[in-house]
Parts: sequence; C-alpha cells; structure tokens
Amino acid sequence: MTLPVLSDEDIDALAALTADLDFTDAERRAVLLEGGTRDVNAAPGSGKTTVLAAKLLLLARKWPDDRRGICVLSHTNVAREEIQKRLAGTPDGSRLLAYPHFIGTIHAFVNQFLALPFLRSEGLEVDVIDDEVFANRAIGMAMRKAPLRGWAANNDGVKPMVGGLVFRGSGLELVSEGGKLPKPDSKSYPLLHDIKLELTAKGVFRYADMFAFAEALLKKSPALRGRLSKRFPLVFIDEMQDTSWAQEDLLNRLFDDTVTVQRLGDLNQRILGSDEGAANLTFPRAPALTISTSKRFGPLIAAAVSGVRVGGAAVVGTSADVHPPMLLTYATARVGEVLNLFGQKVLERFSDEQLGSGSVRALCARKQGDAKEEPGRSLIDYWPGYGGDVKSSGSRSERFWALLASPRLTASAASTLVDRAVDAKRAVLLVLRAAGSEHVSTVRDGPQLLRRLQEAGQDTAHVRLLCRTLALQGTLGASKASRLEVPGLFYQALKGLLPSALSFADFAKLSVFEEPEDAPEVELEQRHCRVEHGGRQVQVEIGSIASMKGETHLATLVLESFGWRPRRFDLELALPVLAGVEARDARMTDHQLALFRNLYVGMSRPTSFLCISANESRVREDVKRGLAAQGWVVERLG
Ligand SMILES: Nc1ncnc2c1ncn2[C@@H]1O[C@H](COP(=O)(O)OP(=O)(O)OP(=O)(O)O)[C@@H](O)[C@H]1O
Repeated sequence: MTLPVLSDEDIDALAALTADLDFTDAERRAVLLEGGTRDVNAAPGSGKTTVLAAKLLLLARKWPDDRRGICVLSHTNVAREEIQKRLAGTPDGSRLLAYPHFIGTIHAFVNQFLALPFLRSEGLEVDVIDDEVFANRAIGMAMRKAPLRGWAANNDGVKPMVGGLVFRGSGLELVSEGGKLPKPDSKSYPLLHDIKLELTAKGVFRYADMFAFAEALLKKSPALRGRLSKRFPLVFIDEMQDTSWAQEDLLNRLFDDTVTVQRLGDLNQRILGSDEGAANLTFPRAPALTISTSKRFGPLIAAAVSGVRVGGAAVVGTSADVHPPMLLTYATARVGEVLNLFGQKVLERFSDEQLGSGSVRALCARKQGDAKEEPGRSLIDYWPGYGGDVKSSGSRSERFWALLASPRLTASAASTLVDRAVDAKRAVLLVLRAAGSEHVSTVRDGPQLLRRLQEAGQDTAHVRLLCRTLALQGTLGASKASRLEVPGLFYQALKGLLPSALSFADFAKLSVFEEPEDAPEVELEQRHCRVEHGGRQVQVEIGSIASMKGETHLATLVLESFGWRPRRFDLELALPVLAGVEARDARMTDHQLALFRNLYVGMSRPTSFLCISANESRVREDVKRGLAAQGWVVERLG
C-alpha cells in the first residue's frame, strides 16, 4: 500500500485545525513531512505528543484504506489519552479512533493482538492482569503449603520470589521477577509450578506473562508477522526512550520491513524501561530528526535542565522566562518544613488566577527511604504522611471502592468514560461474586459480564442502568457519605441475580462494602500539602518523578533523594555540574547516570518556576556561588 504523502500545503492547513499550536519552525516541519522509517529525538516540552497528534490529523484526512490502519503505540495511558483527545476534536481525526486503526499502549496492543488470542486458543481466560493481585494470591497459596511456609519463615527472599512467578519466552519457562527459583529437581519447585498453573487456570496473571504468551503465539503462528504488517503499514511509537529491550525485540518481530516505523522520544528522559539488554537498544537510530526547542519554558530553566542531561544537544527554551530558578538548602532539623516554604515562595510569585491555571508539584526520585539517618533520602522525609503514588488502574481491579471513586481521585490524568464503564462493570462483578451469585461463576472479567448474563437469558436492563449510573456519576466511592448509599443502589439493581435467601441486611454486610483501609479521600490527602501564607493558600501535590512524567506544571519543586544503587545523593552529585564548577565525570556508572536522568525529567516539568532543595551539608559554597552567577536565587532554611 502507498502511504499518503504530506506536503507544505497540508502543514499550512494545520494552522486552521490547531490554532493554538505553532508548527512553523524547520525542525517540527521536518518531522511532520517525514514519510519514511525515522526516529525523532526531541527535547522535554518540545511537544512530541502534540506533533504526533498533528501529523495523525493530517494523515487521517488522506488515509486511503478502510481495512488497513495506522498503529500508534505509547507506554502510558496519559500519552494515549492526550493523542485521542486531540484527534477527537475533528471529524477526520476521530476516524483514527476506530477500526482499522489502533491507538493504545504497547501492553494493550500485545494483549489485544497476541496474548489474549493465544490464551483463547488454549481455552484459558483472563480474570485479572495485575502484579500486586497476582503476588498476594500466590503468596497466600504458598503459605498454605507447609514446606513453603517453613522455608519462608527462615528466608525473607521466598515470598517475593513466589509473588513474582512469571512465564518467560515462547516456551513459557517458569521464572520469577522477585528472585531466583530453586532447581527443577528440588522439592519446592513442583509446589511453585503448581501455584503458577493454578493461578493460570483461574485467569490471574502478571503483566510480563502477557509478553510470554505473545512470544508463544508468534512461534505457533509464524504467518502472524506478515498479517500484522499488512494490517498496519504505518506504525508510530511515542515515548520510545522507555521501551525495554524485550519490548523492542518483540516489536521488531511483529512488523517486517514493509512497515514504516517512526519512533519519537527523548533519550535523556529514559527512567522506566528495565536495564536488561539495554545495550542492544537502538533509539535514536542515526540519522535521526531532532526537535531541540522546548515550548514549555524559557532559557533559564532550559539551561538548568541542560545542565543535568546525560547526552545530546542542550535544550533551547523558547518561552519567556518567568521567575529565576531557586536552590533552597535546609538544615537537617528543618527537613519537614521544605514543602511549606516552597508553597510560600509560590504564593509570593503567582496570583490566584495564575495558580488556577497550572499545577504546583513537589517531586522526588524515591518514595521511601531505607534508613532514618541523613534526612533527604526520600519523599517520606519531607512529607511523613505520604501514602504512595496514585494506585495504578491495574491494582484497583480488586479494590471495589477505588473502582467507584471519581477518576480525579484515582488516576493522574482524567480517565475517559470508556475506562469508567470498564471500572463500573468490574465493580458490579465483584459485588455479584461476593454475594455468591450463581450467574457469574464463569464470568472472568467485567467486560464479559453483560454478554454472559444475556446469553444465560437474564434480563440485563437493571444491570446496564446501574453500570451507566456508576460510570457517569463517578464519585460514589469518594466520600464516606456517598459510600453509605451504595449497598442500596446495588441491591435494587441486582436483586434478580442474587441468591434468593440473601436479605438486604446481609447484602449490606458483605465484605466488599467494608470501609476501605485506604479510603480514596485519605489517599488524596496523603498526596497533598496545603500551604497558607498571607491569607492565601496553595495546594502542592506530592509524588515520585516517575509518576509525573509527561506533565507540565506551573511550578515544580525537585527534592533531593538518595539513590540506593549508586549509594549517592542525586543533587549532591549533580549540583557541582549544574553550577558549572565541575564537569560531569565521563566514567560515571549507569546507576549514577540514572540519577541524572531522573533529575532531568523532574526539572523539565515547570513552565514558570523551578525550585530544587538539598540538605545544606551537601551543598558546597562554590556550588552556591556558581548557581548565583548563572542567575539562580539561593536561599537557606536554617
Ligand atoms: N507546536 C506547539 N505550539 C505551541 N505550543 C506547544 C506546541 N507543542 C507543545 N506545546 C506546548 O508546550 C508544552 C509541552 O508540550 P508537551 O507536554 O506535549 O511536550 P513533550 O515533548 O511531550 O514533553 P515531555 O517530553 O517533557 O513530557 C505544553 O504546554 C504544550 O501545550
């Protein structure tokens, strides 16, 4: 198939389609016009996802085939939603949201086109794909087997090893992501094998299992590669820097040379993918295109961000500088006041109107520390109430109240209605299971619920209505008062499917309705620090750097942390380089470079105010002078 070719006239047409965006510069134009297989390495805030969405919009207008489509792969749902949102704004763009096109995460693609078809061909179904749920179930089963229980009592490594049981490769070899397995001829190996097989039969999997099933299908059906390549002649991969070698290798085997593949990413922001096989990674493959300018921030923040880059050219900030960056040092005893002082600095710099238009965030590379001494090692030191990042949608699949809470409380980006409808069906399934309804004994997952009930001749009108109410309302789990109404609502709608002897009083007492340990509103509180100053207030959201990847903030505080592998504090290592008083040591280990990449991601989030904070004992005088000479404000909390 001949792919549509984009021209200068098409780019000119963009001005009308996306009036708020500017694609007039040579670098962005080159990315839009590129028609062959090519990598694009682009700076933070350069608008990688925005350029990709614009390009898709133009391609949609000229796409000639209704059986072959464009495949767009990302790592995070945040990026996927961003692309979908932009495309949904125009009739042409919205055509890309349906067959024959695919826009989704690599995991979703692997599941839809490979892993689930493989499982179906083996007569297996999926109940839940979730590392945490899998680990809890596997460990629970192991503790009911005396030899494993005894072993775990003497060895702390046993439980993580059991919880991490996973299939690997096309031969579905049993390994563990949580430790080394005993030899196959040992006494405990068959017990572990049985646990994995039993959970497989129950449809409970780890994420990595899906990649093994994908491998297995590719081996079983070698013609699949040709079929997928025909179906998707054009593939885009966003956030390419976070692709692990296992994923890149699999993608290489999914699409053949006839497919045009364009990969976008920023090598300096690689903080997610696993290290295994990292030396084989090919992104960005020369001659790559670049976008070196950031639309997010001005030259001062760009210089700071460039100071912690691991490679490539410096970032050019094309927005206006708003406030100079700040280094806030603190005396050990005052580590708990850093967030509050940052909030005050923000309130002094921005009006309420400005605060209403952008977020204020505090980030740290590590969530929890491993020692009490030397505060400044992790988020917990700065905010002892910190309860962890927003739980991933996966681990919510077993938490009834989280499924019902509003998307604002349960996901970092607004969930789509589709996601909420999936959550609603899952919640209904959990309740029917808890109530012992015979009608769901073979239903593995929420999306199957209505179909299975219908096939069994049940009237599904009330269930549909309940799912609709839950999805549209989306706030039922979010407060204690609203949670009290829930059993009644479910009982009314599900009465016909419940065991006839189950009274409302007993139904309302089902464990699924118990008050959640981590109530969504408490989780929310744990991630926010409210700062009051001069009669005004600001909310600072707290999280790990990884959880805020891809975000744009008004103001960002990057908190120093201790990297457990290099055994070094990240800012202690980076500040002399940032201040221009030392060059980065060319022999730095990969683990030390990883600290730099985390700082690079964190420091490149704000549009208007960047603040970094470190313990004063780890900041040298020449470093402070160097930063001040570059226009930084240096202050001490003593
Ligand atoms: N072509 C453009 N014209 C004007 N503004 C843009 C353009 N592209 C992006 N922006 C704006 O710049 C900011 C950063 O964009 P975006 O988050 O898409 O960048 P990114 O490359 O994905 O960043 P990162 O890699 O750091 O996550 C956003 O506020 C976005 O609206």
